[in-house]
Amino acid sequence: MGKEITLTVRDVNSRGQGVAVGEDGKVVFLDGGLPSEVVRVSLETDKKNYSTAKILDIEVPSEHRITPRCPWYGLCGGCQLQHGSYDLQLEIKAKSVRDAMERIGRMRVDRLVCHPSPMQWGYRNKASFPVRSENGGEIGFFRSGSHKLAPIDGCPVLMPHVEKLYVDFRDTVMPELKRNGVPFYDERRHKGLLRHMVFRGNREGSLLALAVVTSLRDCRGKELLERSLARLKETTQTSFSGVWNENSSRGNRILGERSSTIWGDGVITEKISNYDLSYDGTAFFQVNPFQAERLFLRASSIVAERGGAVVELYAGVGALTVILAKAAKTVLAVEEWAPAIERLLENVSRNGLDNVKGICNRAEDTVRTMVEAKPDVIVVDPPRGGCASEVLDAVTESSADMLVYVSCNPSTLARDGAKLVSDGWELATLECFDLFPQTVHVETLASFKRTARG
Ligand SMILES: C[S@@+](CC[C@H](N)C(=O)[O-])C[C@H]1O[C@@H](n2cnc3c(N)ncnc32)[C@H](O)[C@@H]1O
Repeated sequence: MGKEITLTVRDVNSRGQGVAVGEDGKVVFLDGGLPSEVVRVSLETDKKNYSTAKILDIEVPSEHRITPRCPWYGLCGGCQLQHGSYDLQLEIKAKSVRDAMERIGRMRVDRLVCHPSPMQWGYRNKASFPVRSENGGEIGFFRSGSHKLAPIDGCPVLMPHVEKLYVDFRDTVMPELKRNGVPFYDERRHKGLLRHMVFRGNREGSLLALAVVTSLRDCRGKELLERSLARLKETTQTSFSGVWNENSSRGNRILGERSSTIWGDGVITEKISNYDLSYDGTAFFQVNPFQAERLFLRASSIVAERGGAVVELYAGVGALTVILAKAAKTVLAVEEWAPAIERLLENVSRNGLDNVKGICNRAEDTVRTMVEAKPDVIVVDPPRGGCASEVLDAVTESSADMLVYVSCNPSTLARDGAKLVSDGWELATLECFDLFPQTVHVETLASFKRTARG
């Protein structure tokens, strides 16, 4: 046990840890502390620039401290803020975006709102559960910061029918697979067949189960797994697709490139602002459709102020594209994942839109086409790593005078924003949308206007 001291928590960092300052002036990170709380801690590690400590006692709790609803909170790594009220969660998220924009982006942010999610529980349409060979075969979530499984009985942020599918799979399919000797994945030895189950659903109750296996050639294992899964389907009174995905690689990437449908049409269809959007088991789709809809409508209303020709990079299956298509004269959508761009084109025509073109390529390999398209507005919604610098160079080289940036990572938004500002752009609007209640994650919508041409 380390030295015991009393600290006042000043802040919460981007990992959801409380931040305090120790007696030696060094920053101390504490799991579970909320701003203004006075806590008795035991110091655990002492690094050059920071220490970590464990909370022994909360001497003065925050007025925002609440009892976490989920019994597995803290055990599984999924949520980080369940011990804080929802108002405080929104405040923490807005502050984390403002801090990133000011510290990394060197941009001034006066006032920043974080729009609350219409649903704080039961909103999430997707969960990926690792399956491992330990203890004869287990399914669950990874424990916080490790690859050991937390055998959870449910997850209250999941849509209830998606949560039920996990529970049914664990209680009925797992025992049958064990009895039949289906090999579960052993991560250390990179052996075994079934390595992940991904469950997805829509707001109307449709379901999709995607089984990630190391090999699609293991006929016996596949047949046994298919039979057990089919029994699960028989008991489900809803539209339900089953899909294989093959991932033979080592490492943390969940999905491989090859998929095939076991039964059903292999897609989920979600309604976003009156548009029907289909996506397959492997494609990106925002996990909180209730709030994603609001984000997309707001992004599109910013684009509508300018209108004209839009280039949209990182377009996915076109959930934002179809809404942009109403606000713009034309949309050129770029997406690197082939199954996603196929869906995007289908989604566009199913919704009767004829002003959208799609390109299947990496954004950084499409920069010439993007400049030659002579856009008025560019919209980007990149993954956590943000935009490649050549993409930002092309934004500046292009004819666009407005850039709308949807971001799931405040640090890379701030980094990219700083580059844009030094290239002659200014931050015009900034707001946050809480798409991930109970977690530290936040979605940010920023728009930039050109102030000078080089
Ligand atoms: C955050 S998602 C946004 C998708 C879409 N806007 C939506 O909300 O449904 C990012 C998308 O970018 C795609 N992507 C990732 N890296 C890319 C790249 N270098 N070039 C083009 N697309 C990329 C991913 O496949 C994913 O569909």
